[in-house]
Amino acid sequence: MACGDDGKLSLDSIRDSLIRQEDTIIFNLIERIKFPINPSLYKQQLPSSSNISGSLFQYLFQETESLQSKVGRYLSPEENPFFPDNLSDSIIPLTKCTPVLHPAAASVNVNEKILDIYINQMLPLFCTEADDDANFATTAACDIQLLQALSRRIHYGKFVAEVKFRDSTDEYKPFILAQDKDALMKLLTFEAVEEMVKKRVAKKAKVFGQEVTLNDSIEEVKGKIDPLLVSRLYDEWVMPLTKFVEVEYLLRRLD
Ligand SMILES: C=C(O[C@@H]1C=C(C(=O)O)C=C[C@H]1O)C(=O)O
Repeated sequence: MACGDDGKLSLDSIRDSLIRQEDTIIFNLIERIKFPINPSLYKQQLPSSSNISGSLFQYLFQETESLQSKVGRYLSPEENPFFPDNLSDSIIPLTKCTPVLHPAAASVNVNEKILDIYINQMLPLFCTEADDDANFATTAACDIQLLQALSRRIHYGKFVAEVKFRDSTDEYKPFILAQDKDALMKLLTFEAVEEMVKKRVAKKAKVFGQEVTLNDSIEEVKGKIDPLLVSRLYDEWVMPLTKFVEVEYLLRRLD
């Protein structure tokens, strides 16, 4: 949802973007699972002489975000930082255009939850527990790409919620005024759409993860990624967190 896209705001166009983002997430997953979990990356304390606290992963991620913030990454309402206290000012000037989202959108950030689920639940599910392979920088680069893609998808819930609110303001307003989270959750949920998402991501995982050879007679071999796990990723984490973001945004929509 780029600056100035306000006129194109529709549930269909937002859903098209979510569909395209599935490709990014699945390709990034395929890249990450080339490596084992590499637990030392997330635990390793750096030597005290380095003056850096936290894990190697945290250091790499914070420095990446800090550099990207200098070139304007977090001026975009689609982007939400994992380490908001560590950003540098942008050297790119802010473009003046009418914001699509309500200003309270800036206070909705679930990246802490995403990072916790990613390290403690997703990596053990998708990656092998083989010994560390010491490819720490490359592994972390894959993690960062994947986490940023997951975060963008989940925080897209703000745009989904905005368009649903604009389309059915009379239905949403009383529940927002009553701060009724359960009623909002029920109203914004489309189970049939969720079923399609789960089936589609499993199919994409099968297609994107297949081995491409020039020999047509070769039997089908095991793909690079388990389609059922990708469907589970969406069912257990991606869609529930997207809806959590939608509810949190709507609760603030009339502030
Ligand atoms: C994102 C939407 O809101 C909800 C969340 C969905 C998702 O995360 O894919 C799908 C359907 C809805 O239950 C939507 O309506 O498209």
